[in-house]
Amino acid sequence: SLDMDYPLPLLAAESGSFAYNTMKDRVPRILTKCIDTITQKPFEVSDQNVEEGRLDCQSVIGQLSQLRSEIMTDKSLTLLDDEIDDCEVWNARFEQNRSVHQSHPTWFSSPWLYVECFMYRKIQSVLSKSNHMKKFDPFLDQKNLALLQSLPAMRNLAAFLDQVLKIDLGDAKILGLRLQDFLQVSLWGNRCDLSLSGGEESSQTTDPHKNLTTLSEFLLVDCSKKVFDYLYIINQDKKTDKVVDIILDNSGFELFTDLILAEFLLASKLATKIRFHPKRFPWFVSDVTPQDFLDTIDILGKDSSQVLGDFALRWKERLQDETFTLITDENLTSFWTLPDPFYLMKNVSPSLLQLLETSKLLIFKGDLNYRKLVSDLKWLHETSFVKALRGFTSTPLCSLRTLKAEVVVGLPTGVAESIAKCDADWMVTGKYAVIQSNI
Ligand SMILES: O=P(O)(O)OC[C@H]1O[C@](O)(CO)[C@@H](O)[C@@H]1O
Ligand SMILES: [Mn+2]
Repeated sequence: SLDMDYPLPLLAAESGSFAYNTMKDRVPRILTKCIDTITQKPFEVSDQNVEEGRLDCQSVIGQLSQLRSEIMTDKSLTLLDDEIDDCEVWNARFEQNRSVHQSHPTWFSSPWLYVECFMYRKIQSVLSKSNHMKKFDPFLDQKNLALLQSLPAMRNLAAFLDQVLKIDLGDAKILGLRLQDFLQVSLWGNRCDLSLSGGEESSQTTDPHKNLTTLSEFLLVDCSKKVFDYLYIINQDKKTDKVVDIILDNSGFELFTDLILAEFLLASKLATKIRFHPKRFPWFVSDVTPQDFLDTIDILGKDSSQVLGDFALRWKERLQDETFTLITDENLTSFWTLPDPFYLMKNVSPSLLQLLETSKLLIFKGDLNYRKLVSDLKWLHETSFVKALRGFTSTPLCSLRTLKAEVVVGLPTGVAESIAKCDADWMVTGKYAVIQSNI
């Protein structure tokens, strides 16, 4: 097949790789934390019948423990048997994976992207088969804590946007520089994810926009100017709608930076409408669910500071007048929690692709979205970003991503080698970043 022309996928089987460490240590730890959370609140799930609630929890805990041990001992993957509507697609992926491996694919021998997504899908499977925990979010406490810890940084950032919007943005040069600022703030917001930190120090305590100059040293590719030039040109046509889509990643501080970016795009009239794409269920610990999105705005609205309160109020109005739209239709959200790279969207979720193609700009947040943009293959670092997209959409897009997995493309020759010399784990700590685009 044509796949022969492509590099191999990242695999957890390669001992010493980040994928290996993830499946060996990080994923079991995430499951342990999840189990602990459920253990600590066995009576909260059913007010009516305490005993029944306890048994329900026990069964969930038992199944999650079994999942953890199956991963740790590299057992064969199994088919899903739940009622969630993407079950068949997942089982089809199972067969495809098996036909490639010709035997019994296991947690470590299968493509890392696939198994890592499968782990989060398995958690949903277990919850969906429970009596009282179908809608339970095992990561909610972690997400809420991170959000509260980030409030001071959010107040700073909100005040910065507030100031920016008070000055005249009529000058193209200033407008461009500010857009680049907010793209970069949203980018660095991606450093805060709870699946990498295991729940620790994931909040933002400093003033992000003040750090942009310091951080720029770690920004390996920066297409933000190109993105502005493009938006500015299409902005000359005042009549047409300018929809921008943000494919969200993490809740907490990162989501806030996305909201700030969205507000800037609207207030500066570079866009007329923003569509937000959350995950339909809890995913990779900290990813935004529709509930997280709405709760976040509520929590901001209750903050003691005027500035957060004002923005929260404005964002509630935007949700009303639909200048902000939260995409929740399952037909349009289910693709994001499949293991599929985005070039497959045209076959797997044509309705989502159709929606995205009505957009002027797609902003993909974070590491996992990046891995799916480039199919999680071991590309040479010099491979062009557009080539790695494998034909995924003629719609202009950009990826704001801090590096947390051993895949990155579009680097100038020699860059990867020279960083690797002084920073062996440069690809996996979130220290470095890229803003890449097909424009
Ligand atoms: O929230 P993000 O930026 O998608 O990152 C999620 C995490 O998931 C991974 O993609 C796999 O564990 C990491 O590389 C990263 O730490
Ligand atoms: Mn994430």
